[in-house]
Amino acid sequence: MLLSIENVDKAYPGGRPVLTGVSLQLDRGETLALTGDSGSGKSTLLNLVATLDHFDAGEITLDQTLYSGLDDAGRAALRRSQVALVFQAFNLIPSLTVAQNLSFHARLAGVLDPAWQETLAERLGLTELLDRMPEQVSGGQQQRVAIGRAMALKPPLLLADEPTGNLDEVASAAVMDLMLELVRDAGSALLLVTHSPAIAARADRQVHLSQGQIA
Ligand SMILES: Nc1ncnc2c1ncn2[C@@H]1O[C@H](COP(=O)(O)OP(=O)(O)OP(=O)(O)O)[C@@H](O)[C@H]1O
Repeated sequence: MLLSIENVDKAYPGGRPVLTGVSLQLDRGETLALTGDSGSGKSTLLNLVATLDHFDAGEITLDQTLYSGLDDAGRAALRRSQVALVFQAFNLIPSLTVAQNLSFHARLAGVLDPAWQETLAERLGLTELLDRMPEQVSGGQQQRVAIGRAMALKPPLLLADEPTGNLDEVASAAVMDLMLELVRDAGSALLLVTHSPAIAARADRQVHLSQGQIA
């Protein structure tokens, strides 16, 4: 097993519980879609797995690393080497070219693999766009850069929060195809938050969150 979420509770300061007793397991290479109504806690759960926020009770374990035992440096190290993130907002660095954005995280993590980088650019249809700035490419292309940047790390776990939420139907389908293909080829596991039943159906497994609990 790659990821284990055991009985996790989370409330934001001063607020009602957002997650209550959430448990979820993910195998290596498995793709899982997390669905649920707006406000059900999907992004909160993803952020906890990404070590971007703290949980109140329970435990999360990724590849035998217990989150409760990590300090800030440990959390940062985990984000560099174990998980990669793709968000609804593409979050590219506007002052860097497409090529520089693609390699940015892998370079920081010290795992830049030029051959894999080239393969990613080709597979994502970005070869002709490498010298452009993010503002000079379409939304779908920007999200493909963000996916390439994440997959450049060959992460054991890719976390994607509504990755096609800002795209039209055609661009959305193309981006999702590419993401699933790359994830499967790289042997990464995927935890995908989506509102779309059609997109969720493409994952190996679906889990539904309802008012902070697995339904
Ligand atoms: N930083 C925060 N501080 C306080 N409350 C928050 C914070 N982030 C989220 N919440 C609340 O936690 C609940 C769950 O939010 P979350 O974003 O996890 O839901 P979601 O299922 O991802 O929703 P959506 O599909 O609309 O993105 C909501 O009631 C939200 O208002």
